[in-house]
Amino acid sequence: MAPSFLDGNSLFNFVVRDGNGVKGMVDLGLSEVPEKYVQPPKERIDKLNAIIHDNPPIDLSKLDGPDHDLVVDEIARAAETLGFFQVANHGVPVDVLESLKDAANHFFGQPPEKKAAYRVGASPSPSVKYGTSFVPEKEKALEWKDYISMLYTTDAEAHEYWPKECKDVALEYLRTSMKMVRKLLKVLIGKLGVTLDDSNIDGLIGLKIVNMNFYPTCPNPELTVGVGRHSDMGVLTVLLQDGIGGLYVKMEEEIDGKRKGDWVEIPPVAGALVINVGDTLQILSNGRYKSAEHRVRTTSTKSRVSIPIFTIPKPTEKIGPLPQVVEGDGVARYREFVFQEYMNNFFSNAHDGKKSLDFAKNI
Ligand SMILES: O=C(O)CCC(=O)C(=O)O
Ligand SMILES: [Fe+2]
Repeated sequence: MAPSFLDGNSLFNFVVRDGNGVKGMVDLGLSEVPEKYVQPPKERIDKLNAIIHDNPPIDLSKLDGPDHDLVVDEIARAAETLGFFQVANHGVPVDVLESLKDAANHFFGQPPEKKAAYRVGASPSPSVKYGTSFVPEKEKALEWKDYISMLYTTDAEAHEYWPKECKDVALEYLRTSMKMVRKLLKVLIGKLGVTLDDSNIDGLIGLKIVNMNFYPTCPNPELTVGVGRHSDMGVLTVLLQDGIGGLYVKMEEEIDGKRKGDWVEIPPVAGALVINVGDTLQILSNGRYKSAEHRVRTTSTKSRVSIPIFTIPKPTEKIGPLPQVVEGDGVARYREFVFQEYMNNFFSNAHDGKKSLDFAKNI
């Protein structure tokens, strides 16, 4: 049983307000999850029914060779169907991937007060935020996850304020990943018949956030979620996961014998990165690329880390379906808005599948 002070409000205060996180709670020695973490039956994840999405990673080095067009088609098809794919030869050195996982484990392995120093209100910079779950104040059931979020402004700011346990490797990950993101974006936008110059692309991915997620071991994985059903808000997400597994994506349509609505697992592949389409790219492409709904399970045997980079438009950017695509489609499926409004809406609601996109729908 949870120690008795971990009931109701005192649990919330201990885990959320005081910054002990799920990790701090687990370290007290729990034999079962507190009520606040028990998901309603329809949100629980049936591990035994998982279908594995075992497509091999797309080899990005082939973009520079004779198979260029084939690889472009492969990337576009993945973005149009599942909205998730894995990439190899992506330009992020393998030792950076290993050091990132070590850095995340190191950061979260620290005593709670070291991490709590980055809580909102305590953090030395508004760009660095340590927390737990997604929007705990709004959630009926909390997510079994702690995180540190680092918003990139400049190298100097990152060197000054990002936690020393992770800043050098997180910056190297960001620098090398962004080259790949630009390439992928050129490919995907190009496939829509649109050419964007570098300054247009800069506006679309003007905000970059590196997160480190930590999912502690959980005594009742069948009752909880690491992250609930959601889509990502930005353009493209780059994700490094460790070897534990547990990332699931919902099929938006039937492909390769998998039914619409099935949840497929994106298995860990050593050295590969996961790429997924976010809401903004779905909107820009007028619905052609899919911002897939995804979620993460917990496990009772080992903690898990994942390290996403979210590439997001500048808050002042006007976002809407690209005019050339609308012209071809004959209909605009989304309206135009200033991205800050989308962000405000996204962060003021608990995860609820693809509901975040409703904000942009043309009615
Ligand atoms: O942990 C993962 O594999 C995915 C995390 C995720 O979906 C997110 O941080 O948005
Ligand atoms: Fe996500």
